[in-house]
Amino acid sequence: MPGDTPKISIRGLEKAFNGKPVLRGLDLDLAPGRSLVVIGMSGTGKSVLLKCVLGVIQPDRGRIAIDGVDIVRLSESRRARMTRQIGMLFQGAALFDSLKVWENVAFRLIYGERRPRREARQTAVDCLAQVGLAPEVGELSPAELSGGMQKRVALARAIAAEPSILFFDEPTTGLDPITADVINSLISDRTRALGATAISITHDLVSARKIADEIAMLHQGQIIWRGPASEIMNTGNPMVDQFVHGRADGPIHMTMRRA
Ligand SMILES: Nc1ncnc2c1ncn2[C@@H]1O[C@H](COP(=O)(O)OP(=O)(O)OP(=O)(O)O)[C@@H](O)[C@H]1O
Repeated sequence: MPGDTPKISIRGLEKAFNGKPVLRGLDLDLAPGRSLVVIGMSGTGKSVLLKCVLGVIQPDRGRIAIDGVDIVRLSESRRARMTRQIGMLFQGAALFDSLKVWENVAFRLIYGERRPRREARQTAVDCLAQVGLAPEVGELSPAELSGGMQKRVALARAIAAEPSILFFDEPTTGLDPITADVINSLISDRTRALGATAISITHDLVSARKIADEIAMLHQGQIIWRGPASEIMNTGNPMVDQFVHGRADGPIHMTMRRA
């Protein structure tokens, strides 16, 4: 049945850099409209995973299907057409200071979809409103905004093209807990309003439990646990347990590289 096709289906994904394996045969399915948070130690490959799905990193091996279509083996132009349905909120907001706020929000509409500026500007203003920002904010430079407002703008940019998939890379890093909670609520609301399928990366477990239906833990290049967000503090998995309780001692050992 078509309804059973996962929105995103990953099989045997492998990626190494300079001979060092990062993803080692990773499998992951995500049903349409579900929200998954990926947790894991720094440097385990969470961002690499998202970049492989976005098509900006070419995996060494494996299959990444969106709506049942394997994008790894598509031509660049066909892959770009498939990945256009992904909206992304980058780590650190990543706004262009040389552009006004509304131009940042409308960037993909103007330069990717070649929509007329006037129309794109109206969409940007609508998206700013959806994240609680007044039209006047659109005329400012991103440098004039607080960190929380920059994250709102980054969210407005991510949803501007009405994507069916949303990626959030550390959406609340650097924010105070109250502002983080506001951003998390906006992320949940906007994702639901679009009916989008979402994958988020966060080290913030409060955020993870707020925005996720499910949480998956990435360790040594594979998903070692996955389950309902409500169970994350009591999984019974010693590695997840060590991670979520922040214990130095346990089955996960830190490897230090000498300078
Ligand atoms: N373009 C690249 N070239 C070489 N190595 C890379 C590249 N991108 C990522 N890596 C390496 O891959 C590993 C995983 O990186 P990644 O950014 O995915 O980690 P992460 O789990 O997102 O970490 P963090 O939680 O700290 O953001 C790291 O060792 C990183 O140095």
